[in-house]
Amino acid sequence: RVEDLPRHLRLAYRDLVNTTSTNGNNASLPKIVYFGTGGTIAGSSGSATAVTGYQAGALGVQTLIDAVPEIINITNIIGIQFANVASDQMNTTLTMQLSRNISEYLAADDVVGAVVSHGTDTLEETAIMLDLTIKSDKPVVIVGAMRPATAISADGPYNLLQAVSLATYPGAAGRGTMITLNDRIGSAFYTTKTNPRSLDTFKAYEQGYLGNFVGATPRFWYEPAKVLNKPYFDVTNFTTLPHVAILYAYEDMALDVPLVSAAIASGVKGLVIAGSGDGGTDSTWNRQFQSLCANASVAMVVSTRTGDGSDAPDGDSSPTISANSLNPEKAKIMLQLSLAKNGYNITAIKKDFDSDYPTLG
Ligand SMILES: NC(=O)C[C@H](N)C(=O)O
Repeated sequence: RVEDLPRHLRLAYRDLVNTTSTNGNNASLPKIVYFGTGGTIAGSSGSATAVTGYQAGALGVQTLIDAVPEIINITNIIGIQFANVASDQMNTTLTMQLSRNISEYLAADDVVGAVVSHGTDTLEETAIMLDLTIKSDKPVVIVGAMRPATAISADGPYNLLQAVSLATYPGAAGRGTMITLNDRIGSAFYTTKTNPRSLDTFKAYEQGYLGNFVGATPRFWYEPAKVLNKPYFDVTNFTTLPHVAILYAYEDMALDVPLVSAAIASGVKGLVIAGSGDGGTDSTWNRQFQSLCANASVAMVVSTRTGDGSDAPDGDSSPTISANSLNPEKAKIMLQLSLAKNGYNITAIKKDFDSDYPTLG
């Protein structure tokens, strides 16, 4: 019964009444939960041509739903305002809470899927957090936009309709968390923002898309498929994760060993290198990096700054951990979750990172 639910769920059911009040028939439609977090999809500007300098996260979920009346023709939607911020304000404490809230809803028999709208800048980080921490075959879809809601040809309304349609689509089950923008459906594990301006920005060059849309109807290329050996992390009891920072490789970085010391002094438990090529760094820097980290029991993950592909595999005896196909920002989330689960246990952390390249069996 609604009255027996925790307070935030009761409030959400109250929102459902508001949200559905313009359509009397939708109780018979598939029920989904929709969490708004802000971003450009909820952005507003005084100018219809402005695509910079607008306020991200200005409009609430009810406004976004009302802007697309077709949504309530295809779903019985529960809209919840989780946050209303530009995505640079999201953090792993919030995204773990979001993951727990989504899991609670997906546990209900009558909820068929979940949608999250999010700023695109850090969307892929929230997406991989949800992908690694939600244990459900029901679809979880994360969506954003590149033009604010007030712009001519704003992309948000159609993107949101497609996301909602995807979350209700039976063929979307068993595919993990998905990112959708600009008519495309991608895996949250691999898809990344590739361009700060274009609408066609979310890509996984190597792994490709899972499918696309014809209008609002999803079309998948393959049978349901998940990332090979993807680990699951239970975040029921975590409010914060171990601090992990990212260091970027470049020529002349031998001068910047003090940055490693400063990171360690600030309390990091892990460092991810955005290495050149397949994880390269200056050899002088690398020697000092490895000894400083080993002395402080700081886990070292090596990724690539190239934007695609996988870096060199680690051997069992290597002190560094290969990020395999994860880019630095996704590797950071994986490392934080793995450190929270395993502590400073390099073999166990390697196993989590080896999901799509299982060298340890
Ligand atoms: N397109 C966007 O959503 C960018 C925005 N700055 C954000 O990430 O919140």
